[in-house]
Amino acid sequence: MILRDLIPHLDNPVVSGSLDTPITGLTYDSRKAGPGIAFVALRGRTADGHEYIPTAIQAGAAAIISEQAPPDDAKVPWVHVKFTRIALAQAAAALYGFPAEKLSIGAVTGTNGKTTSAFLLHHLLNQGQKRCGLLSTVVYDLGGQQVPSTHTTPESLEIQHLLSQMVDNGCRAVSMEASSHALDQERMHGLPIAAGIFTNLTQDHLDYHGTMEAYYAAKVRLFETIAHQSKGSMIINADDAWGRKLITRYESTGRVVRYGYGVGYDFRAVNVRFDLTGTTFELEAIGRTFLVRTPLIGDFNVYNSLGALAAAHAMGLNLRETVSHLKNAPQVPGRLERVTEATSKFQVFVDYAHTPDAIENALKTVRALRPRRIIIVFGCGGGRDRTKRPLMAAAAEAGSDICVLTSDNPRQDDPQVIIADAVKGFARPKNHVTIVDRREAIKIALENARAGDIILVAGKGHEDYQEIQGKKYPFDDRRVVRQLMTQIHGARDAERAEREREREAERDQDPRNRDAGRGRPPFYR
Ligand SMILES: CC(=O)N[C@H]1[C@@H](OP(=O)(O)OP(=O)(O)OC[C@H]2O[C@@H](n3ccc(=O)[nH]c3=O)[C@H](O)[C@@H]2O)O[C@H](CO)[C@@H](O)[C@@H]1O[C@H](C)C(=O)N[C@@H](C)C(=O)N[C@H](CCC(=O)O)C(=O)O
Ligand SMILES: Nc1ncnc2c1ncn2[C@@H]1O[C@H](COP(=O)(O)OP(=O)(O)OP(=O)(O)O)[C@@H](O)[C@H]1O
Ligand SMILES: N[C@H](CCC[C@H](N)C(=O)O)C(=O)O
Ligand SMILES: [Mg+2]
Repeated sequence: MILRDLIPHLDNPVVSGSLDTPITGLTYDSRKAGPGIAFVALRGRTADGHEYIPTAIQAGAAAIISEQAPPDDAKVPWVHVKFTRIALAQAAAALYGFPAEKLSIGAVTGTNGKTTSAFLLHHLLNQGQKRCGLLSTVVYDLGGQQVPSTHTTPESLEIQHLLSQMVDNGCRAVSMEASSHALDQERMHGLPIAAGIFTNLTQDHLDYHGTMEAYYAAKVRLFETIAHQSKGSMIINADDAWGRKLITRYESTGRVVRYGYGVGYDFRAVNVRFDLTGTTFELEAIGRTFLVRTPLIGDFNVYNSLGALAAAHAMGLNLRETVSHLKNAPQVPGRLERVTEATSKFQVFVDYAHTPDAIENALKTVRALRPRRIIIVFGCGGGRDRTKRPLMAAAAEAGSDICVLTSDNPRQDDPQVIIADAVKGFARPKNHVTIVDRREAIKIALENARAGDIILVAGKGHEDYQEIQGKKYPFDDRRVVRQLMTQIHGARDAERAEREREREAERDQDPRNRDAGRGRPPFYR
């Protein structure tokens, strides 16, 4: 491709230099600039790409796309535009041959449930004979070929490249998460959206957006895109207060599909029942009732299922068949993933809850399984929204019997400071255990679990690392739980250990032993 081929796709470009310059690629990182590559200068939070233009030129960049006019002595072709993030998306689409035009796109936004809903939609579309790609926090699926995920929603340049690989692999659809960061940074600019799902909005990412209103405004952009298209459905959780606001804003388009539990919604769940093995409910939609069965458990997964079903229907699939495909839905890695056997004396779940609302919901779900006690192991991320920390602790305390507060990804923050922030949210801090080392925290929970208990290890879900001071150490909650279970109980001795704990519990009930545990947190008794 030559520069001339890119120009018509950009908004009001002012070009200087030769239009016949060959362009083989694009980059927004000067460190990746080189011959044939056009460097796009982005204004970031910590740096301004414009300051790296000289470095890019020195590295041999073929052209510059910038929000600044070229200097008089510019040595390379220069494209001056108003917004380089939009120009990057437009140029990348052109470079990769407009792959989005060959795909039907389902996009999920909201604070919680994006990954789960996107996985479900991906599964339903694949089963419904539309080979489907997936862009998610957990993995990118290019149509059978899986690659590691770098972002929930990558930069536009990467999106367009990934979509083009999906097209090459025969995909006709894609299910993707739309993070608020991505929407705010125009990473999805120009993508035609067949169905947009809004799951919910609760506190997160205030470090980035500042206020809930600004956070909401970022989410709205997905639906504004759909409103400006000639078609496309807006699948909105009508039980969520922010969702209702969104519905009011767009109901005049006639393209809103409301989902949830409320009477009269377009996709409504009734008679919900679930146990350790899955959930059953009746779906009322398109004037009919369908019996839905899914291996996913919990109220919030009913919402995720409703959103995915409504989107799949909006994207042209037969609803009856689609409903039947939900019963083979995959386990979403690290989302209420049961690590223990169904027959185990106590259950351990690993979950990605890392917001106050997600913790509350995950705990409600496991509470409904009627455990004897719930022990939650959780921490709060460093370098992110600090105000959510005490709220996470409050939600953990309210929904569990014992909290083991530990580290999540401390990143650059001091783990003790993170824990101190969180502890402020506990009403009864003395009832809980705080321990910086996450492995030790999980160990304490496992050592103290008794028959009938549920342990919820929250926050890191599918993550296979722990980030401390800029370094990622291997750490996978699911592996750690399995290793420790074997270590503590021994695979075959697990049963005997259980019985011993039972006897201990009985001994503790004995009034003669009442004082034995005095002065220690109730957890250790
Ligand atoms: C907060 C945020 O979203 N940051 C994103 C943003 O970075 P930034 O604005 O800080 O960029 P910067 O470091 O200031 O640099 C500005 C520009 O200068 C360039 N540069 C910089 C240095 C240099 O030597 N040469 C050079 O050219 C950079 O490549 C960049 O283009 O723009 C970058 C380029 O597009 C992104 O990679 C980066 O994502 C960072 C890695 C990140 O961690 N983002 C997270 C918070 C994120 O996006 N998360 C959401 C999920 C959230 C959720 O819903 O849970 C996601 O979609 O993954
Ligand atoms: N619909 C929902 N409503 C509320 N909580 C949910 C919902 N779905 C999942 N959760 C909870 O939130 C956690 C994260 O779920 P999921 O990964 O699907 O969300 P996400 O929006 O993709 O999160 P992230 O933005 O961090 O990638 C789950 O582990 C679960 O505890
Ligand atoms: N996408 C989320 C992931 C958080 C996961 C949690 N384990 C943490 O590190 O806080 C974020 O960037 O806020
Ligand atoms: Mg996600």
